[in-house]
Formats: sequence, C-alpha cells, structure tokens
Amino acid sequence: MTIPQHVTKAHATGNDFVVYADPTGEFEPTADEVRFLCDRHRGIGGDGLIRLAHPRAVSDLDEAQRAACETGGAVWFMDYRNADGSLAEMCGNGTRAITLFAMDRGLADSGEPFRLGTRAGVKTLDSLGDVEPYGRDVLHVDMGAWRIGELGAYEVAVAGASGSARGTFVDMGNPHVVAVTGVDVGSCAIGALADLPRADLLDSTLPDVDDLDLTVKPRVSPVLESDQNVEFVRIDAVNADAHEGKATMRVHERGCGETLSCGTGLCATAITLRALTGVDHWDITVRGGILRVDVTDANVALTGSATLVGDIALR
Ligand SMILES: N[C@@H](CCC[C@H](N)C(=O)O)C(=O)O
Repeated sequence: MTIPQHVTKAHATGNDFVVYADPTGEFEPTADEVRFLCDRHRGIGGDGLIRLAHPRAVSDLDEAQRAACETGGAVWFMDYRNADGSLAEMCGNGTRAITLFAMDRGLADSGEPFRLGTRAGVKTLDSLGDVEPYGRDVLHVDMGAWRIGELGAYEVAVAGASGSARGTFVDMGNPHVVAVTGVDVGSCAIGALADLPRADLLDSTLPDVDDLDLTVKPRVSPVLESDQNVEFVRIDAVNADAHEGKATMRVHERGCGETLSCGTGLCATAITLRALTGVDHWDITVRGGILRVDVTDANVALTGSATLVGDIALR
C-alpha cells in the first residue's frame, strides 16, 4: 500500500473526499488505491481523494509548477485525484475541505490566509467561521484567473431527454461546459431564457435542471480532448441593480459522475451567467447546499462550508 493507515473522510457541500496528510512524501497513491478508497461499496467512498503533501513530493509536477508554489508561498499542495483514479488540475470544494483538515491538524493557522498549491496554481483561503446561509466552517477561496470560450459554442445532450442545450466552455484550470437550460420566470426580471441578450446562442430544449438524468455522462459536441465537467443551470432570480443573482445548478463531473456540488463548476456557472446578464455576484444552490460566487474581470472567488466527518483506521 502507498496510502497511510489512517485517513479522514471530509466533504464540502456534499462533494466528498478521502483525505490524508503526507508530510514525508511516502504515500503517493496509485490509481488502483484511489479507486479502492473512493469505492462506495468496497472502500470508504468519495468523489475524489486528496493527499496534502509538499510540492516536491508530487511526482507529476514540473520545476515551473514547484517554483510557482514557492513564489506563491504555498508550503502545502493539494494532490487531487478523481474517484476513477485520474488526476485533476483543480477542485474548488477540495481546497476548502483540505484547508479545514490542515487547520484541524495544526498544519495551517485559521487566523491567517492559507496559501495552497494546486496543479492550477496557488489558491488563497480565508476561514470565515459559521456564516448564514452558507453553513458551518465557511471558507472563502480566491480561485484566481478564469477564461471563457465563445458563448454557446457546444451542444449538450442528456440521456433519456429529448432536445439539447447550448454549452459554453470555461477554463477554471480544469475544463467545464456550462449549459443554461432555463429561467424561473416567476422571480426574474428576465421573462424567459429568450429575453437574455445572447438568447440566440443559448436556446435550450432540455427539461428543467431538476428533471435531468445525470446518472449517464452527458454528450458534448464537438468533443473536447480533455473531457469535461458539465454544469446544467437554471436562473432563479436576477437583481441587476444590486448586481446579485440566484441560480440552481447540477453537475456531472469528469472522473466520477454526478456530484452534490462542484466548486470549479460553480465558478464556471457564475462566469457564464455574468457573461449573459452582466451580474457579478451569485448565490447558487446545488444538491449539497448554497454557495456564493463573486466574479470580476481578473478573478473569481468561491465561498462555502466544509466538514470533517471522521477518521478511519484502514485494516
Ligand atoms: N469537485 C471538484 C472538481 C474535481 C475535479 C473534476 N472532476 C475534474 O476532473 O476536473 C470541484 O469542487 O471543483
């Protein structure tokens, strides 16, 4: 085994992880070990596995990535693996879960900003305590720079549903395609999807977000070589004067399937909604809770809770 005997189960708004600290760098997991630990029937169960290690102990990093950690003041690195054993560049919810874990283990100071290395650069986290409506142990993450592709350049289809939606590519360090599938006409100044300024690019004939079957991987065309995470979004409310909006999102993640929450997916969602509506601040409901996303031209910030569930001694 290249995993330690003691691991911890954690989650951040229902996006769940097996986590452990590896200060000596001797526990880099194999893909088989990740699949075993994340297996919900034969293992502990998780959408992914996170090893907290020093950058020099993460074998896939190149010198430039290690140097970026040093320059950015990141002593610790989030080595993230999807449940299927694949590596991912970034995990927004994972940054909060592993930072809470680091604070709990005395590896990070909850009164100070924590700089965490990731394959998508150094992220800075601040602990906010309990904050309504986001929950307990809320952390704010500066997720850094983002990039959006042409609006509606992809077609997204879902198993068992007729119709399709237009999807927009967003690079959050990891790849996302965001499909806006509807507007709650009751609570929006916008009357319908068709009233959005770029409606011609977004016309959706998919059912409501709540009615989609995401047990099967959605089809995205043209195909992305990187594969992708896919978000399905309903706009629930827009207050253009206050620059605030509310939305509901569901996600099918690359490397594990539907999850209750996806931090990078929430950021990709808010970035796409901002491009459509001009609104910068979004409260987004996912199956695992409510999170806040604040977007500027330069960066995007994610705010949400994290939870340590328990410590497990492996046999
Ligand atoms: N759940 C994560 C994203 C995890 C990685 C993703 N599945 C990928 O392969 O890109 C998040 O909270 O961002």
